[in-house]
Amino acid sequence: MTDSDASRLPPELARLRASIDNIDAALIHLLAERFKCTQQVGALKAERGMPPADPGREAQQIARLRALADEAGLDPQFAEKFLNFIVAEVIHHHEAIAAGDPPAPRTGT
Ligand SMILES: C=C(O[C@@H]1C=C(C(=O)O)C=C[C@H]1O)C(=O)O
Repeated sequence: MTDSDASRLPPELARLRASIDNIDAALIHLLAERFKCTQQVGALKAERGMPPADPGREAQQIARLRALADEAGLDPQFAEKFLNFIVAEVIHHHEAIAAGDPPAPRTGT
């Protein structure tokens, strides 16, 4: 059985899914903006010969986001895992930029 036919859904479930879709869209836009910033950071670091990763900065971010998550009712361990997942991708980009092989710029629509 599938419940993908929206017209058959209980209205409360349809309403909640509409909000989830809006939140997911916001997350994608926020991530796109974050990666635009981190690409510029990667270029600045490469120009100055700085290492791609900054573990001290990451430790500060983790502490801050764990506290924010706790206040917001989100599992701090999940917040840390989520940040680490994003930062690992950023560092991968920074390594590529430093090696002269940056990720292809994405123009958006
Ligand atoms: C963006 C930076 O580079 C790396 C990525 C980070 C991030 O995505 O927040 C944080 C620290 C660095 O390991 C930075 O140094 O600010």
